[in-house]
Amino acid sequence: MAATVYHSGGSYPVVAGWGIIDQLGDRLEELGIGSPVYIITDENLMNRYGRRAQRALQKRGIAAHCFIIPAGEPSKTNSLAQAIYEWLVGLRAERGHAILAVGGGVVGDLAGYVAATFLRGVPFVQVPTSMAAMVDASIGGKVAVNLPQGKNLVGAFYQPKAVLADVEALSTLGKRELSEGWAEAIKHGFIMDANLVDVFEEHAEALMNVEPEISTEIIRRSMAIKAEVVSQDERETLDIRILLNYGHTIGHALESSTEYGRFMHGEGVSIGMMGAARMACEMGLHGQEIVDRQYELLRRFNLPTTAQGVDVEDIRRAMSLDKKVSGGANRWVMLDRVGHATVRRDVPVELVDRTVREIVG
Ligand SMILES: NC(=O)c1ccc[n+]([C@@H]2O[C@H](COP(=O)([O-])OP(=O)(O)OC[C@H]3O[C@@H](n4cnc5c(N)ncnc54)[C@H](O)[C@@H]3O)[C@@H](O)[C@H]2O)c1
Ligand SMILES: O=C(O)C(=O)C[C@@H](O)[C@H](O)[C@H](O)COP(=O)(O)O
Ligand SMILES: [Zn+2]
Repeated sequence: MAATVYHSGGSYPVVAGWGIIDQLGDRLEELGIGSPVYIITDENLMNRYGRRAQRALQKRGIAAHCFIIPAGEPSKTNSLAQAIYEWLVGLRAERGHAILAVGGGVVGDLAGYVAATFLRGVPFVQVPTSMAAMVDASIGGKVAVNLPQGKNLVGAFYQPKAVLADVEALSTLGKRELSEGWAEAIKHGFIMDANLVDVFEEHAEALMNVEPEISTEIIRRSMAIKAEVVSQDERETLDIRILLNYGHTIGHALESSTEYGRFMHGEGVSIGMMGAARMACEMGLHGQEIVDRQYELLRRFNLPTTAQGVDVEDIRRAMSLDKKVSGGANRWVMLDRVGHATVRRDVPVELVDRTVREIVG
């Protein structure tokens, strides 16, 4: 087991290992989850992992129905949630039946949102298949859909019964998807664990090739960081969980201002981390060497650090709708050293404007 999340309603295991999808029948039995279950997956993953999950469950007498969504961020909508509700009603789904999210963060956020709201809440289990979902999205119970105006603007805190990550699934993940997933784990290093940044620098190539031993170790470390933060501040009320939003103010704004079609989530976060680091440096929170170090590492993982051509007004508008806005002002997560972050409410608007202009070229 990589970690345990403790929350207001209990606790759950976060597991990362090889071949877990084929063991799902046993794992659900251990969790006391019976037949039937409802698998939500996407079109890229149904044949690879959805069916394997279904077979593993059937071996233990658990019937599994599957709903397949189109792959990608544009699927995180209320209208797709509605389609899933109607499918569940058609199957006479009950409060005791579980939903299984088999996929990346999009599947996890959407399926979790449906689980949180259908019949006012049914059990759900996260079976993350992408790097972003394993190291971050599947853990912590932030479930949501997007609005055209902004990312994750409608959602809930709703914890899964377990996170069961099959690291073997990463062997089929594309290079771009891998990089943007590692961006979230690199973020965990910069905000909370300086040694993790060292490890990323030392083993960048091995991690980009998903070499099993080192990758599994880093995934588990990243999972443990996320689980610890969520356990301390489940609902982001204590200035602790908010630190996980490093890079997300600009990142989310870039995603929504480009209709969720140009940047993958981790790419937006990468650009946003660079924006936040440059502003922190100008404000004297840290030196230029941290900006440069973060830049070098993100580039080694083929991550973008600028967003040429995006409309500044669109970004500004999207940032004004960020969930961290309080009393009309944004709260920014910034580093004060490698491995440590802080929340700032005093970032000058002119500095934000100038930085955004530099980012879009
Ligand atoms: N709830 C949270 O705490 C949290 C944290 C981080 C990210 N997120 C959300 O997660 C989403 C990003 O997640 P993502 O990057 O996984 O996106 P995604 O779910 O769109 O997956 C990216 C692509 O990879 C494919 N894929 C996934 N696993 C695969 C595999 N094993 N083999 C081959 N292809 C595979 C998917 O089909 C998709 O095309 C965003 O919506 C983001 O906001 C949420
Ligand atoms: O779990 C969290 O808390 C995070 O902020 C993790 C982020 O990586 C993730 O993208 C999350 O979905 C963003 O949350 P939001 O509250 O900004 O929508
Ligand atoms: Zn994120």
